[in-house]
Amino acid sequence: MSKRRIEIMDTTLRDGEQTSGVSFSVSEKLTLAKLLLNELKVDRIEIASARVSEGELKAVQEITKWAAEKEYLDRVEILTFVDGGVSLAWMEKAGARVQNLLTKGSLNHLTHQLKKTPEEHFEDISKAIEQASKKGIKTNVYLEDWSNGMRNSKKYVFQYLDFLTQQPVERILLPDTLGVLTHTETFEFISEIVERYPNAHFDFHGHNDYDLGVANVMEALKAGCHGIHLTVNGMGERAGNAPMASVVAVINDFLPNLKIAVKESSLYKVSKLVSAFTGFGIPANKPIVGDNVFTQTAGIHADGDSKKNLYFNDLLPERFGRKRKYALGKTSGKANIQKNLQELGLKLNDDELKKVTQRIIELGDKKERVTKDDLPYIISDVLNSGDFNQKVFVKSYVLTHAKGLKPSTTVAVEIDGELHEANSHGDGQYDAFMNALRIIYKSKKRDFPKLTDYAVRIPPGSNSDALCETIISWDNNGTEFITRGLDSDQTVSAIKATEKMLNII
Ligand SMILES: CC(=O)SCCNC(=O)CCNC(=O)[C@H](O)C(C)(C)COP(=O)(O)OP(=O)(O)OC[C@H]1O[C@@H](n2cnc3c(N)ncnc32)[C@H](O)[C@@H]1OP(=O)(O)O
Repeated sequence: MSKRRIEIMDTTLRDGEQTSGVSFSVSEKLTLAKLLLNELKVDRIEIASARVSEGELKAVQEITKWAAEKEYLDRVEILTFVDGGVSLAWMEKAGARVQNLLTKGSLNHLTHQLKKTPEEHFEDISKAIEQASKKGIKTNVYLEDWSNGMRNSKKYVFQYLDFLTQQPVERILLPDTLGVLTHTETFEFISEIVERYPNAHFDFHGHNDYDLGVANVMEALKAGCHGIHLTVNGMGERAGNAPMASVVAVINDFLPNLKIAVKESSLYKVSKLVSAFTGFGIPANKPIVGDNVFTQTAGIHADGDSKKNLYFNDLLPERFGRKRKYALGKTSGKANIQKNLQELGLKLNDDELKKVTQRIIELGDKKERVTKDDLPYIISDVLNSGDFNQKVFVKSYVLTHAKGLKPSTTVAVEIDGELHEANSHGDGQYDAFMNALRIIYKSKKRDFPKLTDYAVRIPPGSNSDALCETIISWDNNGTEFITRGLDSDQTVSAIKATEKMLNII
């Protein structure tokens, strides 16, 4: 059976820009327009509302200039108003050739906003279409508030559609302007319309106020609509529009009789760029494009993936130019660690793996986020912790820092099985800790090395804020050496480095 081709119209640059606080610059609009048509391969883009601003006019001029060279002008659309030709004059100046005329799809909006009768409105629309066509501009028509119109003034909607389907319009655009439809209603309303006007082209435009944007688009397609309007990352006014990435995956995986031109592998890239341009972060759990959606966190899941990809579904990350990850944290088992080690080309024996797993679980318990890039540092720290042959243990300490008082500490250290305790002050907490240690070592008439350098850093390559590394240089009667400590807490990492030093001297 041949598949039905669905048109995808991206309205990130028009409806998406109606996200509160979002405004694209001219060059951002041009970059995205090129990416959407050339790389993501959507069929059409709606790039602006007419009349908006000088900046918007400039952006549209840049896009239409480029689109004309590529012969894409019929794929670039402008939302226009029924305003006696003002929008059309703006469009002409902008070099655009397709208008999406905003008309009233509910009697409520028509009566209370435009304050016109249906007959007057149809007359104005007919003129707007005729004027456009004289200028070589093609017309699609939005029935604003159509979904409420179907609920509350169905007679008007069909009176209007009877008129509109006789007009020279390319497409009729059915918006759920306020995102109020349920999926069942969407199916019923679109089915009724498509059956009644089999020769017209209908687009569905879904909003996400009840988080039903994707479900409603799916039902509109099942009911036979010919095109859908989407935005990257679901940008748009209020709760936004139906999101591009999710809808594309739903069509490809659940609607086998339909086909679209959009390239799945470009979805992530476009999503990231839109997020960067708008400063509108992508929630980590947003399907397809969120940071976490291809990350297995539970040890059991990582184990199942190693056995027969038991925890995979059809949403394979590679489809979208992404990779599966295995999180490191308190719910990790050794399987998660193994997966990360494989990626880093590292191998550990069973005992080492157990120690590293334990350390990661401890960090997770402290609510720290550990990444793959932290692993080499954790491994080096755990495996070189000197717990074999360890003679000196920092058993406990209290560090205080209070405004107006010198930092102070009490330290208990076990040296060769004997416990020693000391109190001291210092310029900082670590300085106080070191002074207390010096007191203990002096009382035992033991040498205590000179600290010659002290550096703290986030381990290079580590993208998380889970770990901090302290590197301390020591001079023990002319013998110089370095020790390192790793912990999520800066002072604790310095104390760990110091404990290593105490076991070396
Ligand atoms: C589906 C959607 O999301 S619709 C979104 C459409 N896009 C936008 O509104 C963004 C761009 N809009 C704008 O820049 C401005 O609103 C403009 C330039 C269009 C108009 O600006 P203003 O003249 O200042 O009017 P304002 O913003 O208050 O809009 C209200 C006017 O639009 C009229 N209006 C509402 N719908 C339409 C329509 N489909 N066609 C023509 N006029 C309309 C209202 O009746 C009202 O007119 P009135 O002042 O004579 O009562």
